[in-house]
Amino acid sequence: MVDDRPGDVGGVRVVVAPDKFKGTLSGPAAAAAMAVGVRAVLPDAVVDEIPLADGGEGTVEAILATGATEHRLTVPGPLGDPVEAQFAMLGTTAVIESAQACGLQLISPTPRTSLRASSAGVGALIRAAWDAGATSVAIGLGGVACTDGGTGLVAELGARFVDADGEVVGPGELDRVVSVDLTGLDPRVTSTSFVAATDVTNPLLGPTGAAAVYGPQKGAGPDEVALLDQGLATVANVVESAVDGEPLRERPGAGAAGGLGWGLMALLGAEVRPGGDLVMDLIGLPDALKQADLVLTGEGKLDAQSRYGKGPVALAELAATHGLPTIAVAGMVDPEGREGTGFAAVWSLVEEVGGEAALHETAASLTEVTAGAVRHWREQR
Ligand SMILES: O=C(O)[C@H](O)CO
Repeated sequence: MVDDRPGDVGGVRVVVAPDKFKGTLSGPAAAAAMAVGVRAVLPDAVVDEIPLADGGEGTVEAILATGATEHRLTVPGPLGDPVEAQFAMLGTTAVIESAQACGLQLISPTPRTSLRASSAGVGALIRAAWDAGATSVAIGLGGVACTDGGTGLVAELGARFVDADGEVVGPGELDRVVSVDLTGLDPRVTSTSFVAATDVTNPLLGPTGAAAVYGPQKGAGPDEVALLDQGLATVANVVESAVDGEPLRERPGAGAAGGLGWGLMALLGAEVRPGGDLVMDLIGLPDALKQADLVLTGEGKLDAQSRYGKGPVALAELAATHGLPTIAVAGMVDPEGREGTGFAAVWSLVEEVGGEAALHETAASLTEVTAGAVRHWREQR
């Protein structure tokens, strides 16, 4: 929630923009807890609560916190069973989270599920977004159960991936694909601009690709990893020769969300952006920073992973371009989450109040540590 008062009331304007504290606080709840801490020390400050996300879980929630319209529907889950999913409409832009339709959290991963899981539900969300009037669709990638290169999604929109006998081929057997028929593709694809918000920079194939790096967390053993990688390579060869475009398999982010990054680029013409940057634009952070004096952010854990395109680090980089200091308050902080991340100061709940309170009284702890961080900042000014 952005405070409507002008920034000069009480002298200080603070942007409070945390990501979720996974497992304990949503982004909006974390922002509310931090804002209480800020007001305890700076009672006259104007405080803008703008929860962050990085394109993964919590992205739709962060967009909804800006006043976007929520849409809920049932879509095919990763293994075809129905799952409830939501998307947000911000004007004519729809924001979708792939993990809501085909997330790893929706199943118990096994070698079999690693082969069978499909991104079809993301296609169903795109269709619903069109029906709601979307002309641009932003898709948050990451945390999915499938490694199907987006074939399930595109098939849901009318494409057909077929084998030598003309039979339709699904996930787990993509190495049999010999051609792709795009004649049935929903015509709204061509009038829509797609953006894929990626959580990682991996290419599609090979030892640093979607199957090798993220297959094991989805239940794949070495045999499944090899089969999935082979399937993705086959589809990439077929599609890239059929659509006669530039090979996209090496592009950073092609391997995000089981190759959904590649599928969105190659088949739907999507632009790929780091998730943190895209979400910051959508929630209006660049404008909010123009009037701010201080930025506060946070998330459950700051570590080496926080560096790529992730909310708080991306925010600190953006704030620095406005000459603003960013203070991070995280549940836990690894040394890599401190060094070279661009924060003016980093505070850890576990270090300040202990592990028990950090885990079981996260909101109160976050308020207390935020107040301490702001007091320290005020004394240093
Ligand atoms: O979903 C996945 O495959 C990983 O989060 C990488 O994007």
